[in-house]
Amino acid sequence: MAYHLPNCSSLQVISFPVVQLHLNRTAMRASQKDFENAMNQVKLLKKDPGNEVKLKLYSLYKQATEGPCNMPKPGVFDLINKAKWDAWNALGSLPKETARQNYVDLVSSLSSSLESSSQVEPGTDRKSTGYETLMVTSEDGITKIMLNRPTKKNALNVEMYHEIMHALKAASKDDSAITVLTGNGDYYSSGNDLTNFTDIPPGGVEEKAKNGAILLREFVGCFIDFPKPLIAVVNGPAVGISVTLLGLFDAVYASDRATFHTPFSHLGQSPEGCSSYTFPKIMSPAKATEMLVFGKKLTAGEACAQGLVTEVFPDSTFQKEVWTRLKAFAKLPPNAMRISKEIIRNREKEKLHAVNAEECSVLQGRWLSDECMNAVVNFLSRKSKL
Ligand SMILES: CCCCCCCCCC/C=C/CC(=O)SCCNC(=O)CCNC(=O)[C@H](O)C(C)(C)COP(=O)(O)OP(=O)(O)OC[C@H]1O[C@@H](n2cnc3c(N)ncnc32)[C@H](O)[C@@H]1OP(=O)(O)O
Repeated sequence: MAYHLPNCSSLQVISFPVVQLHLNRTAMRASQKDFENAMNQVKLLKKDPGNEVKLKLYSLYKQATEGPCNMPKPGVFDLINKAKWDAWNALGSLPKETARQNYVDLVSSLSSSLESSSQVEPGTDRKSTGYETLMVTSEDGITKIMLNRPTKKNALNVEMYHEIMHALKAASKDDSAITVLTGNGDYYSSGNDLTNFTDIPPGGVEEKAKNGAILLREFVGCFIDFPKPLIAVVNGPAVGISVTLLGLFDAVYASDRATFHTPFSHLGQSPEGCSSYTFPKIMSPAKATEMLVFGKKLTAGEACAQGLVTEVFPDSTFQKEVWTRLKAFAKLPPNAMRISKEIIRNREKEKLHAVNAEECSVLQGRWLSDECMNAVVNFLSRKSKL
């Protein structure tokens, strides 16, 4: 079954401007030729438009060529075919001609959205463009990496993992003195995007888990090796990997609205981000067990009392107070800060890399377990939330 799109087997969700569909449009009727042209245009798109749009295109194509959904409903574990079936079935008895017109309209709006989103705004030379899931700026000696999928609570999809690695590597070489990670919107991050589990390659779930472990190891490795002061500005709730990584930051400032939650057992998973090593050291083995094994959610005050958070600020003044402080830090001599970080962190580096490798290997096995699969299916079918 084809989506008529490049990389169409991917169900990886990426952020993308909402495309307006005019389902009731009657004024114009697309010809068969327009439809074929639109199909060709889709193949030429340079950027992946994201799963929601791909599913829409798929469903309109099927409706336009075959009429109402005529396939048996796939099983609940067949996530990709189920999503495709749902999208097609949702079109009900939409006439073939309307579906054809909507397909043509969608492709046309898609082409113009992609063209305009790739244009560089004038005067944004200090803003790194080209990121889909991040906003990266460099100002006052500070490189700010902002997670930018607010409608998904800044969940980390595969693209975001890659973009964060890219942004960290760039920040390690730029002329800023310190680097900050923060979130856009009401969440800092809801952790790993659970739809990452749905994009199964031809090699099956084993290959998926193996690739996931390789990605995770490289990702966490970038935090272990980051050479400049790395500060987390935790603007709201943090979940999963966005919490565990905090043990690798040099300072963590949190709004009093933030919470810290690592529900690994609930998800049939195990700790990552070196937290199996850093958390017991930071907060004692028993407190780390409450978080990492029993999934106890901490308030910002509790996380501060346990040493995971450096300081908590009232949400109303959080941004102002934190950025004033960071700007002052960024004026300090950068080489001195770099060398001091090195002497604080370097003797642990080898150990951290070994812990990272072990955690990824254990997680690789966990991702294949029934406990994990069931938890992911429950979330994706909206049977459970944290
Ligand atoms: C084998 C595969 C390997 C793949 C590669 C992996 C590589 C590294 C893995 C590292 C492992 C890390 C472990 C973790 O991080 S565990 C933590 C995982 N996170 C969660 O379990 C959180 C799930 N989300 C929720 O429970 C809730 O969304 C929330 C965060 C409590 C917020 O609830 P609220 O009611 O306020 O908001 P919504 O639920 O309506 O959320 C708004 C929309 O955002 C979507 N969303 C939010 N979080 C996630 C997420 N983590 N994954 C996917 N989608 C998420 C939510 O579905 C809503 O979308 P919608 O508007 O389209 O419905």
